[in-house]
Amino acid sequence: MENTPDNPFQLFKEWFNDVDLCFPDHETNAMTLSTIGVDGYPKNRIVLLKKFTVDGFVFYTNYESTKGKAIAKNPKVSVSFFWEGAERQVIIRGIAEKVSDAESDAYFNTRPRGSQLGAMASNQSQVIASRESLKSKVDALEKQYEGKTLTRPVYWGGYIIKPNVIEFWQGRPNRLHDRVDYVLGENYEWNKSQLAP
Ligand SMILES: Cc1cc2nc3c(=O)[nH]c(=O)nc-3n(C[C@H](O)[C@H](O)[C@H](O)COP(=O)(O)O)c2cc1C
Ligand SMILES: Cc1ncc(COP(=O)(O)O)c(CN)c1O
Repeated sequence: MENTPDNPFQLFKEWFNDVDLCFPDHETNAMTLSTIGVDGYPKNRIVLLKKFTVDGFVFYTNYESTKGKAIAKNPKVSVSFFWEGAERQVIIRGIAEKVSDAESDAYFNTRPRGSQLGAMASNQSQVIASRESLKSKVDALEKQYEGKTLTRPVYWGGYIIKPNVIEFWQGRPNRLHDRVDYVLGENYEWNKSQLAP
C-alpha cells in the first residue's frame, strides 16, 4: 500500500480494470448506493456504474424514485463495491448531482429499445396494481411508438457522484488487511492515509 498512487481515481481504475479482466462473470460495475431518505433513515440498493472519470462516478435511474427524492433532499451519498474474488472493497462518499440533459439523452439513446420502454413505463418505486398493469403499459407504449425513435423521459437520467472520500480495502491474511483512505482537501488535493484494519 506504500506504493499506491497519490490519486484515488488512478487506483480505482487499476482495481476496476483488474477485477473486470480477472472475474468476467462478476458484475464489476454493480455498486451499493446509500442515501439518507426523506424519512431520515439510510437506504441501500444496487445500481450500475456506467462511467467514471476524474469528475466522478455516474449511474442512471428514475429521478422521481425513492432514491431520487432522497438525493433531492440530501445529496450526500455513499457507494460501495465488494469484489469478492479479488478480496477488495471500495467505499466512496460524496455529493450526487444530476448530469446534463445532453449526457442523459446520449446514454438513453444507447440503451436497448426494451430498456427504453421499461424506463418510460415504470414509475419506479410507486405502488403498482399488478405485473399485468405494467405489462399493458409497455404494450400500449410499444404500439404508440411503433417505428418511432424513443426519447428520454424527463424524469429519467444520470447522477454523478463527486467524491470527497474514497477508501480502498484489500483483504490480507490474519485479518491484517490493507486500508487506504483518500480525503479531498480544501485545495482539492487528495490526502492519503493508511488505516488500521
Ligand atoms: C444488479 C442490479 C443492478 C441494478 N441497477 C440499477 C440501476 O442502474 N438503476 C436503477 O435505477 N436501478 C437499478 N437496480 C434496481 C435498484 O436496486 C432498485 O430496486 C431501484 O432503483 C429502486 O430503488 P429505490 O426505490 O430505492 O429508488 C439494480 C438492481 C440490481 C440487483
Ligand atoms: C431499473 C433499472 N434502471 C437502470 C438500470 C441500468 O442499467 P442499463 O442502463 O444497462 O439498463 C438497471 C440495471 N439493472 C435497472 O434495473
